Formats: sequence, C-alpha cells, structure tokens
Amino acid sequence: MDAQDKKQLDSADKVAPATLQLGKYQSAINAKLQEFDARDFTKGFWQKEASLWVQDEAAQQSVRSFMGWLRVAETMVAAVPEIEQFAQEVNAAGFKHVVVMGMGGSTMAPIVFEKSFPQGEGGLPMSILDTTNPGTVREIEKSVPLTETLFIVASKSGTTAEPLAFGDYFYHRLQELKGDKAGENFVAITDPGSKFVTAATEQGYRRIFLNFAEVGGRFSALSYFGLVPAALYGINIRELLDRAVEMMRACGAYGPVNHNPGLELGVALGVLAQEGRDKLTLVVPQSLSDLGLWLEQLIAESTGKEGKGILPVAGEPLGAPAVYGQDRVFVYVGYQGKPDEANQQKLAALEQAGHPVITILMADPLDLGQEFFRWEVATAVASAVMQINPFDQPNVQAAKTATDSLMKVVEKEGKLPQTEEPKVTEDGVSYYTAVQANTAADLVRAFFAQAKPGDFLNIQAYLTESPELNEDLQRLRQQVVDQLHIATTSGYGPRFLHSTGQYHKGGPNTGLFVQFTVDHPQDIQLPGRSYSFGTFQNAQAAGDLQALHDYSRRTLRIHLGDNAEQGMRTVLASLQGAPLVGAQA
Ligand SMILES: O=P(O)(O)OC[C@H]1O[C@H](O)[C@H](O)[C@@H](O)[C@@H]1O
Repeated sequence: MDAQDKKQLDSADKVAPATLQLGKYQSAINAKLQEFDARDFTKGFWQKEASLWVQDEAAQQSVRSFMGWLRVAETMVAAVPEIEQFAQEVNAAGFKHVVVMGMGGSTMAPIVFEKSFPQGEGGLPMSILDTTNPGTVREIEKSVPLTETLFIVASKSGTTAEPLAFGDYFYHRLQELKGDKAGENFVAITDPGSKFVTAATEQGYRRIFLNFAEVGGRFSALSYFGLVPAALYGINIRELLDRAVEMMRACGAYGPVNHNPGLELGVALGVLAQEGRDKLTLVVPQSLSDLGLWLEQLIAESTGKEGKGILPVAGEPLGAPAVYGQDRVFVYVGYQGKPDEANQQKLAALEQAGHPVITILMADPLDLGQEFFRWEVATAVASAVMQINPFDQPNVQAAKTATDSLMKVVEKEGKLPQTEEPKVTEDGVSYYTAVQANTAADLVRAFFAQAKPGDFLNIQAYLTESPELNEDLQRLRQQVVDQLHIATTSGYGPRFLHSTGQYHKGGPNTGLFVQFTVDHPQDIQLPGRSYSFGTFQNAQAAGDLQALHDYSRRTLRIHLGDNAEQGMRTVLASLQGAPLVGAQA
C-alpha cells in the first residue's frame, strides 16, 4: 500500500460509519465492485471520464461540464472568511430574520440546515419559501419583521419563474416600506452571467454571490447556495466543510474500492435497483425529517430518466415486513449514541425478512457536510451502474412548458381554462380521472384497483402545508402501504416539480399520481403582472397534470374546493369502510 492509499484509508476510518446488510444481493454487488476495480473506475471518475456514464457525445459533454461539485467543498474552504464576514455585516446592520427563496437545489440544503440544526450562536432565525401557495406566502410575510428581514433570492439559472416571482413580490413590499432603499434587504445567489445578475444589480441588491456554472443545482449544497444561508443561521461552516473534505478524501481515486464510502453505497444502490429493489426507503429520526427532501431531489432527478430510476421514499411510516413488496431497500441515517429503538427494531425485523438494510450513523449534525458528499458520489456511481447521465433533468421542462402555455391563456383571458369535466362531485369535492364510477368512494377505489406490485403512489399537494394536513396525508399513505403493499411518496407542489417531478415523467411508468388542488379565496396578486400566486400555483398543477398525461401516467386529480382541511376529511372518509384492493401482477 502506498502513501496515497494509506491516506485515503485513514479518511475512510474517520467518516461516519456505514453498515450495508445486503443479504442475497451481496454477491452481485461484490461482483460489480470487482468489475469497477478492474476497470480503475475511481480514477476515471475523478478524471471526469464521461464514458463511464453515457456513450453519446453530447451527453458526455454534459457530464463533463457538471462535475464541478467533486472539488467544490475544497474550493469553498477558501471562501469561508468572505461568507462569515458577510454574516457579521448582516448582523451589524440590524437584521433579525432571513428568508431564503428559491426552488429545488437552490433551497433544499437550507431547508435541511434549518430543520437539522438548532439556530447557532450569533445566527438569525431562517425561513424558506419554495412554494407559490398564497397561504404559505402570507404566513411567511406575517411571521417576519419585513424591514429587518434579509431576503435571499437563490436561483442558479436566474430564470426559474418562482424565485423571480418571490423576489418581485417582496421587493415591491419593501419598496412600499423603504422606498429606494429596498435593495438593502436583498441578496442574490446565482451563476455568473445569469440574467438575474443584471436585474439584481439594477435593483441595488446588498450583495450578489456568484456560484459556479459547473456545479448543478442538486449538487450545490456545499457551495454558496448552501453555505451562505448556513452561516447566516449560525452554523459553523468551516467545520461542516472540513468534514466534507474528509469524505471527499475517503471517496478518492486511490485505495481499495470496498473501502470507498461513496462508491460502496452507489454500487449497492445501483445493483439493487437493477435487481428490482428500486425504492430507496429512507428512515430517519425526527430531527432529520427534512433530509429526505434533499435526498429525494438528488436521487430522483439524477436517476429518474429513460424509463429507469431509483425512487426515493421519504417520510413514509415504517411498518412490519408483511406490508412491503420485494422492491425496497431501507436506509437509516441517524446518530451514534442516540438510540432510536422503535425504528431500529423494525429495521432488524426487515433485515431478518430478507430486505437489504443500510445504516449510516453520524456523530452530530455537522456530519451532514460529509453526508452531502457521500450521497452525491453514491448517486453519480449508481447512475454509472445504470448507464445514465446523472446531471441532466430532461423531463422537468415538460411541466414548465405546459404551465407557460396556460399562463398565456390567463394573461389573455384573466383565468385558467376549464379543460376537463369532473367524473364525480360530492360534498364540494370534485374528482377527475380516466376510470369510471358513480360515487367518490367507488371512483377512488377504482383508481387504486390499478395498483400492481412494484407500483408506487405519489401524492401531490398543491396546498398550504400544515401539521394537520401532514397528518391526513400520512394516514392516506399508511392505508395504501398496509392495504396495497406499494411504496408511497408525497410532496407539496410546486416544490416537488423541481425535484421528484423528473422521475414521475422520466422514470418507469409505475406511478399512481393523486393530485390535490384547491381554490384560493384569499389570493395574493403579483405586482406588475396580470395574475396572482394562486392562479400561478393552479396553472403549475394543471401543467404538470398535462405533462403526466402526455407520458401516459395514471392520475387522479381531487379538487378540494375552497377549504383544504375539510375537503381532505371528506376524501379520507370516503376511503373508510372497506379496504383498498389492487390488481394482481
Ligand atoms: O436554481 P434554479 O436555476 O432556479 O433551479 C431550481 C430547480 O429547478 C429546475 O426545475 C430543476 O429541475 C432543478 O434541478 C433546479 O434545482
């Protein structure tokens, strides 16, 4: 063993330990690891050899141009003083709150930071806005002291419709309060040369952080997109990065492949997916409940294309072996020395029953720096096993294009077009789907009767997130897992459009999609535009539904009227009485 091998092994010993209990899949995974070893895979990986993923020249060019994340943690170590100084300046200027506004990769890491860490010493409270839902926009607006709030508009491309709308809305509000000094309260994080740089400069933004063109959104947690909000929230970003760099060394090009934490995990996930274990079911303690949002985007958007993919399943209630099909791999991410008895016992039973179970135990939340990097490598490696380009999202655009056409109609006619008649309307709730039945209960049952082993349910909630609604959605998921034995995922729209939405349209056609929409009696008008947040959100729902239909997906849209909670209760009540029965394989 030479010095470089030894250094890499030392780093592998220092990172959070992972245990991979792979049962009967171990031999296939070992064989793939040996094959990769024989091909010098890790060397090629670090040299950005695009042929490891794809053979087409244009796709190879895309792979090569989005591998900046490999070294971004190291690069960002040098930027720590600049970011920390900025955080001090913000404090000194008297700011009391931070709101980060953006979609997908531009806000997922801040969401994880805010949920997984306590607010740090000298840090500011932080909220994240990543929805066009007028109820949520209003809640955030009411909960912060506007003139003492720093608004971060985060968008890599600088062209994403939502962050630009959030920026416009709050800039206008601040102009009402501070006149031409509004820009003092605004910060941009974007790529060099984006159109947004010009707009933010014109609006007198306090600061514009330029990120790196070669770092894709979902691989940007350890760049300015994650680190500026983290520092403002009071997280020790130097330590976070040091730990990420340790993981980077452990995942290096030297040393044995089976001691390379990212490679080992990625090969396991890729081979398991090929063997039909393609539902990566994440289990976490409550304090890490939002890690799943970040992982969902990374894994679903990177692997969910060309009819293939790994489906991340986050936030699903963990059950006994009898409720699961043969399509799962369970991954527990938690903390050393913090026993999580209930989950651990269930996972032990699942392992006994032959399900693959992977366990990663961090020392404390700062180890998330490591985990971001481990999972980025693992996702890229799994994509190589599956022979797909992990860095594009070819099917996300479909929903955006359909939404844009609908918004053109709104601009002309003042409202969204009515495209489809409901199959059933009961108690103010309307149901739209291709299947036939006369009552709401029968229609929903008929929709679920299409479920086959290996399918999954995806709940799409274009609603105001609330604890009550979260509980209702969990009940629905629980019923589906228990009675149909299929995986269930759930997301608030439009957040998931920039995350798992890629898999929904680009992955295998195994999804049953239930979309919840609502009227917005208390809407918010967007300044300088002919539409409101509520219309925008409903156009996004309708646009994605259109895209799902274009990809021949099975959908059920449930319009809850103007009271989401009440409508949801009606829907859940219609599911009581008899169990749901799916189709045979
Ligand atoms: O950061 P932005 O350019 O605004 O992009 C935000 C998000 O939107 C897109 O739709 C992509 O699917 C995501 O990968 C991306 O993270």
